[in-house]
Amino acid sequence: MSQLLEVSGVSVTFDGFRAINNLSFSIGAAELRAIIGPNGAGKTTFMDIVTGKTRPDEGSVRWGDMSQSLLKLNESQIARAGVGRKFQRPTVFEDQSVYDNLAMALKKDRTPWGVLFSRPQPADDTRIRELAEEIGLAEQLDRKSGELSHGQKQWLEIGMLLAQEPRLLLVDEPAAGMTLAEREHTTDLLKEAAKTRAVVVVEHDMEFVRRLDCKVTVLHEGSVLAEGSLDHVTKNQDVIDVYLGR
Ligand SMILES: Nc1ncnc2c1ncn2[C@@H]1O[C@H](COP(=O)(O)OP(=O)(O)OP(=O)(O)O)[C@@H](O)[C@H]1O
Repeated sequence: MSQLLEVSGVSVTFDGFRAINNLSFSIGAAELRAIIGPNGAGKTTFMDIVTGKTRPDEGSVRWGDMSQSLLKLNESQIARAGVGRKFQRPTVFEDQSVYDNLAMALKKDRTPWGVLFSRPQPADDTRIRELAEEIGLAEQLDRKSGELSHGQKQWLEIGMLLAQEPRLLLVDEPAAGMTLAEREHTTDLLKEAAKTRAVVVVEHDMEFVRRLDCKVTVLHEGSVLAEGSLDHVTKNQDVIDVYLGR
């Protein structure tokens, strides 16, 4: 399969309400994609399906070179297969330093004991510093994460996900609550990450989406309404009607 993820004909019904309706979506192995759509369009439910949190009633979700079905895997198996998800609110360990947060995320021994008590190896130290450089926190490694700005915490969490080397990173509204400078840095970071993996960004902020400069998928009522460049989709009459509430 040429695509990393292929979602085909997926539908989900909650109490008789079709939240996802015959949705098809695919993304390549090194691609940045923005997903936009009005409230209730199905963006969160889509990510829940890919990560195994919600099971679709019908359709398929295929993954990787072997076209493996993700529907047969549970949430932790999907995470181990290489799907990372960043929720809107940062969830870093506030009492730990930036360095220690990245070190914990890197741990190969993921038992609680191993995560808490094993010391970083020299190779880990190099990787931690590379990651800190990549997320723009190289100067902040010794700081307590709780002291970081909102934007810096978001970058740290992205760094913690990158530490696990996901092949697909799902990011929910990264720009929310960020200053303009933070948003610009976040754009650069996501673009860089997408050079070596697939990155899907769900975002409401159109200026942010414009800066991502990538293919956009517009969801509406659980289906893909339009797909293409931001200019292409914002000229689409169906998209205009949906956004203007007609
Ligand atoms: N567990 C659930 N039970 C019932 N309805 C649900 C459930 N989860 C989602 N829905 C409904 O499915 C629809 C799609 O919701 P979803 O949260 O995926 O939309 P969204 O595009 O992420 O919206 P937003 O931009 O507001 O976050 C909504 O109408 C929502 O109310």
